[in-house]
Amino acid sequence: MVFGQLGGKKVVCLQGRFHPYEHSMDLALCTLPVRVMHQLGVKVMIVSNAAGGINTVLRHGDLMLIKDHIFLPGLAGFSPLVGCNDPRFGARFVSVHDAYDKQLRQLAIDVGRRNNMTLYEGVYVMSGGPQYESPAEVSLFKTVGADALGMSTCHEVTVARQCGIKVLGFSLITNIANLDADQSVEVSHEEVLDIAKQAGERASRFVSDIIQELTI
Ligand SMILES: O=P(O)(O)O[C@H]1O[C@H](CO)[C@@H](O)[C@H]1O
Ligand code: HPA
Repeated sequence: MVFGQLGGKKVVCLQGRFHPYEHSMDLALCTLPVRVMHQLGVKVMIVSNAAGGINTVLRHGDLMLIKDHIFLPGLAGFSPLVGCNDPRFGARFVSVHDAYDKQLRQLAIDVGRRNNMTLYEGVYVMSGGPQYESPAEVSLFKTVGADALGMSTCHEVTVARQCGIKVLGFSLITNIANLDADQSVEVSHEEVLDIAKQAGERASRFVSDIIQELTI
């Protein structure tokens, strides 16, 4: 965790995240930093990820605001909220009808527009990973309404919402997910890192501008 000030606000940044595939799908462990941030008094969490584009309008390097998510491991019982519930972090049963705050999304859209940025809005689906998805799996996700896919974020957002932290999320499209096994191309982590690196500065500026205008 890095503590500091940005745009006149106190911020804490995570220099990385714990992925469920790195920790035997122990989602409670992977979301510990979010609970720590709650205990520190954090009210807004801005989360980002690298993701494969499913919606055909998305291109390498695009930014997609997350409007909603499909938490696939969570639906299968791999939720950070299973087990004993500690009431310091919120209720046993949690509504995620407003996982990604509408007001914060509007603020991001306004900031993007002022900076002439093309900003898409869509649904993020989290798969368990670490294998990238087969074309048939990507087609399944497309059918159920996903626009981009990755292996993170949903468990963190679920815990944040349980704690009452408002969330803004965006995906950086680092690759185009394969939809057709006959025309598929290899997805590589090097490509993901490379595109993420190229977009780093633009994405950081965008986040700083949003933070500057936060009124929460
Ligand atoms: O979601 P983040 O952590 O940005 O990373 C994405 O990129 C990695 C795969 O290349 C996976 O960890 C996937 O989730
Ligand atoms: N699938 C899953 N996770 C990812 C991808 C992808 O295509 N790209 C970046 N993270």
